[in-house]
Amino acid sequence: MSWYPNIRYGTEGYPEKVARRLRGFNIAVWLASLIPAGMALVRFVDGKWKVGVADVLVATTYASMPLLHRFGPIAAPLAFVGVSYAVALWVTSLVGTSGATQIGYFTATALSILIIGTERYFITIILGIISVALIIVVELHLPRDTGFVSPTMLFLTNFSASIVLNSALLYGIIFYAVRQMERAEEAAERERKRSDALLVNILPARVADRLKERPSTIIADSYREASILFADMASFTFRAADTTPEDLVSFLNRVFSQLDGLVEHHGLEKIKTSGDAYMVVSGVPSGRPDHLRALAGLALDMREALAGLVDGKGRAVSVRIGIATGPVVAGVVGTRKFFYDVWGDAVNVASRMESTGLPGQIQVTDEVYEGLKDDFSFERRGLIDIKGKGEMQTWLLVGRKASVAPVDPVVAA
Ligand SMILES: Nc1ncnc2c1ncn2[C@@H]1O[C@H](COP(=O)(O)OP(=O)(O)OP(=O)(O)O)[C@@H](O)[C@H]1O
Repeated sequence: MSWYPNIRYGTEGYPEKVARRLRGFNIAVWLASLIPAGMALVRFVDGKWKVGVADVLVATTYASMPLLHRFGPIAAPLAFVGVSYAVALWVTSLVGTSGATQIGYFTATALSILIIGTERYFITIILGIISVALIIVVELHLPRDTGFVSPTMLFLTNFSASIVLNSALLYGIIFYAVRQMERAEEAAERERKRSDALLVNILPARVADRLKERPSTIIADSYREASILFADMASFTFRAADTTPEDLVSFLNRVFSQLDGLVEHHGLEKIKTSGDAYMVVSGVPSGRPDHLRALAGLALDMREALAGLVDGKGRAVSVRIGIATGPVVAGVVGTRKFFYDVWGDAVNVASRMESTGLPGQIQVTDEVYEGLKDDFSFERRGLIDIKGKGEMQTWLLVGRKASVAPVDPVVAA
């Protein structure tokens, strides 16, 4: 058995929020029981043993209050307030109003708000009204000094003890309440930062900012010009069938992390991965005049980075890349697992450029070729039948022309 009181007494089985209040209550009543215990000592020394015994009874009643927690979370607090009102009335009638015992009514009301909680505010309002009524009644009907003890004794014991203890209790109650409020604010701030960080991970920073400012807003923007890239690993279905889940996921993770690094380096926006496919957009959500050049630079770097790629079983993995350019619409869809995506004919065509492309090659449309031919070298692929479009002239992006400096991602971004 420990030598100090168990402040959790009677609070087991209550939800943490309630148990915390009841623990505070236990501390408060055990501290409060020291007041009548001390007064009992004074009365015994003064020879007023009957009052001393009554004080001992009051001290014991306060100290036993936690026994009532078994009858519900507000049983003990209500009993405490009731007993305190009765004791304050008894002491005031014994010594007179100069003993300042009636200040305790304020403290009991403040304590009841802390312990009963604001959700039962009706009870605390009633207790507040009873406090005010009792102070007025006591002031009107009880004498200032009954002559029970000498004025000096009254000042030194009742008055001083009442002022000091009630001030200390009120300070403690307000300090505790404000501290709890600050802690809640700090926790809310930490949560906000955490959800902001999550939002920025799944949405472009600018889009995340707009959603944070106006959460109910619909994000749907059209861009007159943008460029889209799709990359896809050839024979992925076949590879997925004969690879363990761990190997497959760690392989995809390795490849996609490498590509993420390149996209970031080029200041572009990854839209998503889907299976083994990887989609990037340029000129969205921040428009940039060199969107096509920047995306071509990324495509070449991706091809270089993935050249010689082997899977977990040491088999060569080749990647098809497709690029198209044109107007797009970008927006956020979904309510819970929401994501940022890009749609439009240029997106469909970019996907087709990838799916009809060649392993290890970057296939682009005629518009892309026209936009880049001065700075990049191409090979004509010829006419390709594109579903939903018919025959299209396509090109294979080979590299940068020797005289052209690569786009500086930092300057361009
Ligand atoms: N936002 C996007 N993200 C990923 N893929 C997209 C997106 N928009 C279009 N695509 C892909 O582009 C391709 C061409 O789109 P399109 O709407 O022309 O095809 P479709 O008529 O739906 O035919 P199918 O889906 O059978 O290939 C589709 O494979 C589609 O999945």
